Amino acid sequence: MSSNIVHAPGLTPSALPGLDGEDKNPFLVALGERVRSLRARRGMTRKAVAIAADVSERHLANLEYGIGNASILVLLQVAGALQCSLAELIGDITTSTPEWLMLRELLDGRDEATLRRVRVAVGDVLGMGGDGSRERGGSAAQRSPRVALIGLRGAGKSTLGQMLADDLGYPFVELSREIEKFAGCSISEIQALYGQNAYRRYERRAVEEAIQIYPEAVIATPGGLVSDAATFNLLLEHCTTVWLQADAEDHMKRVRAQGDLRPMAASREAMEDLQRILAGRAAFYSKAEFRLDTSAQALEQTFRALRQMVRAGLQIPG
Ligand SMILES: Nc1ncnc2c1ncn2[C@@H]1O[C@H](COP(=O)(O)OP(=O)(O)OP(=O)(O)O)[C@@H](O)[C@H]1O
Ligand SMILES: O=C(O)C1=C[C@@H](O)[C@@H](O)[C@H](O)C1
Ligand SMILES: [Mg+2]
Repeated sequence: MSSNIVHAPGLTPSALPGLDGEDKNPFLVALGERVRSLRARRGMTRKAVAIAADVSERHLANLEYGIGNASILVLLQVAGALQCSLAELIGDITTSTPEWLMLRELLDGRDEATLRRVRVAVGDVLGMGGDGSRERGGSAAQRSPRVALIGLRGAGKSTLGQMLADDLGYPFVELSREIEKFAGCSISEIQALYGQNAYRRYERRAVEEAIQIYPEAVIATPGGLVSDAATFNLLLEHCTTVWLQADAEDHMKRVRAQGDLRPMAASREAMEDLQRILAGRAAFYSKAEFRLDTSAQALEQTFRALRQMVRAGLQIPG
């Protein structure tokens, strides 16, 4: 702690109960350290911060020494007093070093189009540009003949993907099957036995391998892939992506027809959950270069529309 931090009388660490105890929660201790170091960076006394945050000095001292469990609203007030974001107080990775912080500052408040340009430029700097055809202007000649279908469960990725692969004479890659091969068990077993983080690692590896092995392919991706920004980024950079959209009702109907209710467990709120998932993911799915509404027409017509869209996009006659 910097020497310009003044402890109020009676509020020094030694005067507080339980300060030397080993039973303090490590997260609360780290949070307290961050508060102290932010306060030091601002050169503010504890009293000044307490006044600005409208909390008692004792409350602030407890927070700084990892005692008690301050409410989120108190943390918000303290963040306001320290002129930092709540994320910085909580210890978000993007606030952990000056470079991260400066990057955040530069990007703060930018519109989506600007952020996309920055993301692409960062990918280039880091050597992750890949084909990046879409991002570099998206001319048909530059697009990758590795076509990835994305969308929520029941969108038609497997059905239309296989049809498209047969039509183009490309290999069809069902990423979920590749993941199961790596893991030696089913997707649900991976998730139940090893957890979501392990599943995401397998998913990432499956995308990396598919990109490495197949210069041309139609890839059906797992619906939840967009939840992992790094994996989704990889896909966007190295594939021509198509978002297969459908109405929530169709997603539900199709998935149910296949006898599988994940992630829409049979409950009263199932449709609401599905709509929330769809709404939450739409902003990510919409990063795909092409999109096709599979609810608008029957399967055969939808396939013809997809075929035409992809052939035109890749400049393949037929
Ligand atoms: N217009 C349409 N477009 C696509 N699929 C349709 C259409 N109409 C009906 N279907 C049916 O909807 C189902 C789509 O299921 P499919 O397994 O292909 O979806 P998916 O996106 O691969 O789902 P998951 O994420 O669960 O793997 C198929 O049974 C297909 O026949
Ligand atoms: O939509 C989802 O959340 C998921 C779909 C599956 O393909 C898998 O990605 C996983 O089971 C999660
Ligand atoms: Mg499928």
